[in-house]
Amino acid sequence: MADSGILNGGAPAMAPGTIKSLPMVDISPFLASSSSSEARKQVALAIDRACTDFGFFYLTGHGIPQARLEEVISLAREFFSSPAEEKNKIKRHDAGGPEGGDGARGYQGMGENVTQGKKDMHEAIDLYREWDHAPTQSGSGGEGTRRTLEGPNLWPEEPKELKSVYLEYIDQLQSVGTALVRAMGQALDLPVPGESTSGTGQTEDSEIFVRNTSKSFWVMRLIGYPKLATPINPDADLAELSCGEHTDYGCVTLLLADPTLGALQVLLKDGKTWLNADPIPGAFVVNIGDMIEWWTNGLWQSTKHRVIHRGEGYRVSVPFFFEPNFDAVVKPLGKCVERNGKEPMHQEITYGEHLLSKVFGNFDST
Ligand SMILES: N=C(N)NCCCC[C@H](N)C(=O)O
Ligand SMILES: O=C(O)CCC(=O)C(=O)O
Ligand SMILES: [Fe+2]
Repeated sequence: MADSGILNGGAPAMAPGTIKSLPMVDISPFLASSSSSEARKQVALAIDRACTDFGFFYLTGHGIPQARLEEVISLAREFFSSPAEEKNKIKRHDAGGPEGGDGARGYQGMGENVTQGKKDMHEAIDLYREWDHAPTQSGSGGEGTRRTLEGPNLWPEEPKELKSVYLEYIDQLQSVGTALVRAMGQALDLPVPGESTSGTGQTEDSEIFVRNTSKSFWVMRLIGYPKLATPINPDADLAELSCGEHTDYGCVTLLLADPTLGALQVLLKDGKTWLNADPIPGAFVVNIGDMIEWWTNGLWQSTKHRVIHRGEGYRVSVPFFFEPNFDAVVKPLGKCVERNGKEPMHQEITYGEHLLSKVFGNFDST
């Protein structure tokens, strides 16, 4: 049998010692004000290992009640099950521009999103942080910003509670995101295991990610995935994907997904084995984005992943992308360059420039 290289969920038998699941990180010491510095240090160490070895992990201890998480998924599911006519009322468009049709906020139909030049088999609502200033004054990204990311978010009228529940949920996620990037900053300042020099865990620089996400230009996606057609040769035929192979763009993604198994797959550091990142109730699947890779000079790489939904039912997932500020300047951190001993791998860039270059490539122009 050809080895599809996919672990978990009906995969071929694994050799002893093979990785079967992603690591777990309990973030609660960074959310509670009373926690000890030792408890925080242990969390930071776990994050360093998870980000170095996988770029992906499960996050627990975030304090968001299970009932809220279930509500978020079921409201998204209810929206996707409504008639096309209802969904198209909030079709993505440029609310700030003269003619509609090319904005990134709002609903996108099946196959409208493109990854590596191929249509993805999903539909979605994309929400972004709204600008603090009046639309016409937006200058940050030039004309491109105005046309693509300008205007307010487009919220569905039905289900009625969706908007208020999501706004509250986004607030909660921003607090979790902040705690997480604080822990990540501390992780980078810890002494490297086996080395006795440098690193107190408390330098001002450990707040670098917190400062640069103070006005996080977050993205929330509500995604609906129909079950893909069964391919003739499941090992070779990846012609149609739910979401093609990609890395995320910013800092950290907090993914909430329904219980469907085998859909989200993570590329391990061997560059060829795909590991199923199946949902664990109450935990987020977290992964780091491109800007963390740039800041850390590749110490922590943004890991490739993809979605292939051939399981049962209509899958719903709701990733929250906790990103840098739109104008955040990203360049390799001196201490990371020192630690991995490589030349700075990337030029300085702003997150907004990186985001726009990605978003422009996400929609099929045909
Ligand atoms: N905001 C983020 N990170 N969105 C991730 C979307 C990934 C798929 C997209 N078509 C792509 O090719 O990137
Ligand atoms: O639906 C998922 O499990 C992941 C989606 C994803 O990777 C993305 O939207 O960036
Ligand atoms: Fe992703």
